[in-house]
Parts: sequence; C-alpha cells; structure tokens
Amino acid sequence: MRSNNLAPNKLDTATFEVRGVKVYYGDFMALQEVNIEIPQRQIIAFIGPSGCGKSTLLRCFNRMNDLIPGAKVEGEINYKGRNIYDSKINPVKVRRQVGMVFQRPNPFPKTIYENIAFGPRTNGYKGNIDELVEESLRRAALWDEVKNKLKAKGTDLSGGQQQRLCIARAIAMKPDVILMDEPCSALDPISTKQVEELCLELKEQYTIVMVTHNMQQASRVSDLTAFFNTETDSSGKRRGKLVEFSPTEQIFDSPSTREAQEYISGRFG
Ligand SMILES: Nc1ncnc2c1ncn2[C@@H]1O[C@H](COP(=O)(O)OP(=O)(O)OP(=O)(O)O)[C@@H](O)[C@H]1O
Repeated sequence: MRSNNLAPNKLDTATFEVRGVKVYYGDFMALQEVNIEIPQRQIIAFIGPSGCGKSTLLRCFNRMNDLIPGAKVEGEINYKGRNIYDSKINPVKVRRQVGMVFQRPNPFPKTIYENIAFGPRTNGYKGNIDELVEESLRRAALWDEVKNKLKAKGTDLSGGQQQRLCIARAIAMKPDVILMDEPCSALDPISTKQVEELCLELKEQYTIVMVTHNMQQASRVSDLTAFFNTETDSSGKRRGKLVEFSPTEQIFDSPSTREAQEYISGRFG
C-alpha cells in the first residue's frame, strides 16, 4: 500500500505541512499518524466513511480540537513556517487566519451587516467597515441578494444564503485558509451549486479544505482528494487513518489503493 507520507505533486508552496499528527479523544486514538502537505490556493477534499477522522483532522488546522475536553493532538502542523501547536502560539490568532464554515449554517442572531462587521470590529479592524461588509458579501456572491436589507436578521435568510453569509463572515476576517465541514449537506441542489461555484472562485485567493460525503462534489470542485478509512485496533475500536492523498482526477479514475478503489466504486462506505 502506498505511504501516506505524500506531497501529491509540487503544485505550489504548502499552506500546511502535517508531520506525524495523531489525535486522541481521552485514551482513544481517533486518527493514526498523518503526514501530508496541503498546497496553497487549491481545494482539498476529505472523503471517507463515517468516523474515519475527516472532521478531526480538519479541526486540527485551526486548533478547534483544543475546545473539545479530552482531545489531544500530537505531532506538528507547520503553517507559514511555524508549528501551530507550539506552546507559544495563540490559538485565537490561528483561528483568525484559518476560518471555518460548519455543516449547518450558523449566523449570529444579529443583522446581516453585523454578522460580517462583528468579528473584524471586535478584533480592532481599522479600515472602513461598510466597505469591508460590502466586499465580503460580494466575494461570497451574496451582495446582490442582500444589499437592500442589510438590517434584516441573518437568520431570516434561506439556508443557502445563510451559508454564504457564514462564508462572507469568514472572509471578512481576511483569512488565508477556509475550512469547510460538509458545507452543503444541509442545502438544496441549487444552493449547493452556488456554494461550489463560490469555492471555485475563492480558491484564487484562499486555500480551502473541505470535508464532504458527496463524492460528486469532491470530484466537481477539488484539486486534491484525501481518502480516509477506519481500521480496527487491538481493543476492537475503529480508528481513522489517511489512506491516500492524490490529485482528484487520479483518485477517482485510478486510485492507487484498493481501499480507495472499493470506496469510490461504491463497494463499501
Ligand atoms: N468530541 C469527541 N469526543 C470523543 N470522540 C470523538 C469526538 N469527536 C469525534 N470522535 C470520534 O473520533 C472518530 C473520528 O470522528 P470524526 O468526526 O473525525 O469522523 P468523520 O470522518 O468526520 O465522521 P463523519 O463523516 O461521520 O462526520 C470517531 O470514532 C468519533 O466517534
């Protein structure tokens, strides 16, 4: 089987270098050692069956696992030349650079305007907030739909609009990376298409790492795909592992591993 020590191709400088990362919840090793490089300004899809550690690894990129009691991350994730797990690094600062969009759209119970303005203002943004709100909503392909109702509640928008609002909120913090955990799983097909088109535009500027259960979505939008699976440990627990990380076309047309081939052809998972 192919090693998971993989820089898939020399596309660009890496945004993240993941070195020997293992994640535990209490004593349970949820994700066994991962070593990969995430190139910048690409869309990377994480696919694989339930419980294989996709979201667990995604949360490592902005130290969100720190917020889960009992979660422990071993290894290094280098970002801009520094290990974000170094004790001197402030995780709040990491989260400013590495934004996150969740499965269920979760706008704040505030106006559309405030959903965007709140974070930058709280972080001492010195520029023109009106301009930032407009620019972020434009980048998230939502401006035309909301420009005349910026004082309406974010939660009154449709599900697809709410998700684009959450993407705009992430963009307003001027991140380098946007993590997306199944961003379309609660959306209808039209909203899904809009979010996918948006991702394709955003990758001009951002690195996007996306967990998805939708293999068509992974093949439509991503440049690289990481396939994860589970294996049973000696105590009978199922832990996650990275099996293959390849250019998306390759992993869907001719995966290097039998596990990926069986999953992609629908034989399990
Ligand atoms: N907060 C937590 N506390 C304890 N165990 C957890 C926690 N979150 C995840 N796990 C366990 O870690 C393993 C990996 O879970 P994770 O959610 O990362 O998988 P996933 O591949 O994203 O799954 P899904 O596709 O179902 O969302 C699973 O065995 C899960 O039960």
